[in-house]
Amino acid sequence: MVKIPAFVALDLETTGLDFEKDEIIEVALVRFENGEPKENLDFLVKPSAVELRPFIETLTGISKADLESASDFATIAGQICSFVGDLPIVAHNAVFDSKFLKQTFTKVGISYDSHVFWDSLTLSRIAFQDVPNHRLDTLVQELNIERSRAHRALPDADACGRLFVKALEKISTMDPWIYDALSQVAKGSGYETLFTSKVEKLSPPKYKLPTAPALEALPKSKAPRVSEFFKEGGFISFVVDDYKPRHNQQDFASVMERNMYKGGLCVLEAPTGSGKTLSYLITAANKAITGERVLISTATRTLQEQLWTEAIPQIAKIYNGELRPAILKGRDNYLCLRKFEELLMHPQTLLSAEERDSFMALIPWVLSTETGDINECNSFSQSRNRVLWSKLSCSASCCNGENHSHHENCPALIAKRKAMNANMVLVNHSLFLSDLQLDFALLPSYEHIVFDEAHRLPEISNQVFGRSISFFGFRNIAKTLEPSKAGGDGLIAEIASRIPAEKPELHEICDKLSEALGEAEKALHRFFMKIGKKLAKQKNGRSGFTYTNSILAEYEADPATFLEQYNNARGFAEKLVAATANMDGLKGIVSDLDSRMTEISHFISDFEFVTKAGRNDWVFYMEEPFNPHTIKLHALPLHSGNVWREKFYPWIKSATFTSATLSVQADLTYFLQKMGMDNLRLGKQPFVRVYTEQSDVNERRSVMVAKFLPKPSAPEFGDALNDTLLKVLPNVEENTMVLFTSVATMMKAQAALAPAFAERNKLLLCQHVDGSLDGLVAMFRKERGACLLGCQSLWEGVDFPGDALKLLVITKLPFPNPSDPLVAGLTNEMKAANKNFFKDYFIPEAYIELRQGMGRLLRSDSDSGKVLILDNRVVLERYGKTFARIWNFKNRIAGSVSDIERFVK
Ligand SMILES: Nc1ncnc2c1ncn2[C@@H]1O[C@H](COP(=O)(O)OP(=O)(O)OP(=O)(O)O)[C@@H](O)[C@H]1O
Repeated sequence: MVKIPAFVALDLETTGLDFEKDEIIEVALVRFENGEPKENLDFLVKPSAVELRPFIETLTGISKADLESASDFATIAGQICSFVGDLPIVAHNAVFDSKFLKQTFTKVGISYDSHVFWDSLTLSRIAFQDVPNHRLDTLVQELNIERSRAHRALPDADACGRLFVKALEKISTMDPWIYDALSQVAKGSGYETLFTSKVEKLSPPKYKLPTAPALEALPKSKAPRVSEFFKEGGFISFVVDDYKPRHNQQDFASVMERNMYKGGLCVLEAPTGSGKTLSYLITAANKAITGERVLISTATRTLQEQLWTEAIPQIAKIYNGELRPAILKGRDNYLCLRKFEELLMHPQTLLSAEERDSFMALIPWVLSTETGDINECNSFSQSRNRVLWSKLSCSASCCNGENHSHHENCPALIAKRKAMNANMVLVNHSLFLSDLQLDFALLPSYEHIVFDEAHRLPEISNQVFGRSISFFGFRNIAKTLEPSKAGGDGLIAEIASRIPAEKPELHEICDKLSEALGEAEKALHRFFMKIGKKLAKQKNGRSGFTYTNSILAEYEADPATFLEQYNNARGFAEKLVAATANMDGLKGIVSDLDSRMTEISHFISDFEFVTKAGRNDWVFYMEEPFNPHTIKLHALPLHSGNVWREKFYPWIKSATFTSATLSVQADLTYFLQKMGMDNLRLGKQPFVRVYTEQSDVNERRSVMVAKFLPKPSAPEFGDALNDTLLKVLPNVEENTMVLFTSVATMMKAQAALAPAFAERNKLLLCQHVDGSLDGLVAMFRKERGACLLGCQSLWEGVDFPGDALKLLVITKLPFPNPSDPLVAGLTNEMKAANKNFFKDYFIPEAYIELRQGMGRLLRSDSDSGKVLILDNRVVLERYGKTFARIWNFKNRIAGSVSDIERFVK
């Protein structure tokens, strides 16, 4: 058993999250020796102004009166110092506690900056790779750690210490290579004294990854017609329990089968739970085994995973091995083994201190993964570690070389070869669209494609075809080459350190490259600052600001200097790559430099396009999220359907588009327009069909519309909404989800509701506040009587079957936001063409989105639930009828809060 060093576990309660403004109100310390808690110290701390938000008061149980009588930090600082002594401090998410503590010590004139902090979060990510998330609350439950009361400092500090011990014990039982690798990465960091392997030279990891399969011909077989599958006692009944033929499901499959045989486009709307996944998978599989490759594309990677692990294995059993499915994600989802080893061997130059913490969590995963797909690693968040992951992921230029040492077990190559040997390949819309944009360079060739959740295609097309630039877009690439002005680390420094001293001319090129990149970065910074400063004066709090090509000149923002400096840098990089590519010990790392320069050249191409703003059919806009440094310039096509029309429809043999929400009142025209499928020439027009619900959903879903609230456009709506939510929601005993159309409104509701939920000890979860979306969804599904507040992504794509969701609250009709530049661009275009943008654009969009939102409630024939709509325009405005048709006008009206209270009981 590992020897656990002595340490002090710490937890702080504070008045808020901002270490510069907020203050510590409780400090708890527990000294651990030999893995056991030995002694503790717990102080309430009187802040300079005793103002406690009710939420903090309820969460922590600390009252204003408690604090009034407490000592201030200056009085207790000495006791803290002597209790801790030289022992390392352990905290969960230690960055937070260490910043607060160091700042507070500084205020009382004590320097605490060099004290060593260890993070139980970092250790838990290394040790426990299978837990749903790494929040202290979750870990306490998952690992059966005793804790008397959550969100008080002393029990939390104690739990954090016990977690830390458990994590260390677990690490000591893992493959010894992991400990050696952790020691290697920890050298020179605070963890150096924790991971103390004596191994001089770390051996390369022993991967479980297979070698890439050789290419094989696809089987050519013949399948019976789909009617044989879907009939009473047909093949499906062998794999689906309680299979019962459904007329619409059979029709869906037959229509699709005909379309695949004949060739062409086909758009089929079928309700949620009607069995369309089964229909299209069987029809697609029947075609696939004849030797014509079929792609299945889903809206998100999560849905892709769901099909891959559930529906596809289920139907594959019918085909006796002839159906060869494969899953493929974008190349940047896969780990590059060579880059991983490079960073592992040189963490001090190639990784920042924070990156090293996150990198450690990857070490056990790298040994166990059989796919190298980062999405399977629960201990690593790609979105929180964008720059680090860009240093580790496969990219077009890094993995091509056959002489690359890991060529045969490169995860991206394995995934691609498997896809090439498969007759059914599961992709996602983003990957499909990137392939389309790159003229089919990414995916294996295919004859047929099925798009599930096809209603998401217009929006995802815009994201993929759109182009964006920001200072940090450049900086994040450049800093992997040249991280700091002081120099000494980064790829260029690493290359320089491996070039022999007798080649001074190459050292000089390295210096010049660093310098030119630095100059380019400065010029780009000046460019964005010029825009940012002007923009701050003009935009008056608007979230997006459209511009034309003359505006940059007006702002005196000149793109030319940046481009000149970039060209200098590119020249030096090319010289360096040419001179060093074949030198011993440099090959891999020089190809990384090359691939970074390729990424920069993509940035330059976007930069030129976006700053020129030269297309009338695109909208160009600026976004300044926080301050001038973070300004972004975007370009979005107004009609991404044109790309589909030009690049895709003419050559595809068959494409099926399906979803539960494509139509507006059973009419698919709006979807066809957006996808560029209207006005296709005769013979090329899509076959369309809308299937209706077979059972009456209105029998299982009751709807109430509140008439008494102010209209959403009225200034008093926000307060009235929160007031109603506060009166109703804390008393609801079943799971409730509240959908908002703006993050700001949702946050206000969260602040209003939190104390009442905390008081009743009920779970309130809020998107953007309480962790990752996946974590929120998982927690909400498990709990009963909980309330989930969400916007954007929670309107669609999440499943809450049965009791997981019983009451759905729609706060506002989900109309497009008129200040969104794309919406404004389309609106202006329609106005100029004398079209009714409200009727032809706003209403269809809101109608589809509302159906999506309501679709969260009933996920199967046996589901039932209630929908509460707090937007009275549904009953007061003429257009409200369009929306009320969704529930066939079968709604009750609430004239007061008490009507709602009776409804939700
Ligand atoms: N005819 C059937 N008889 C019995 N069960 C079925 C039938 N068709 C599908 N199912 C089952 O019903 C569930 C939902 O089916 P499926 O996922 O195909 O529906 P869907 O329309 O794609 O739903 P969603 O819109 O939620 O994706 C699955 O568990 C499936 O196995």
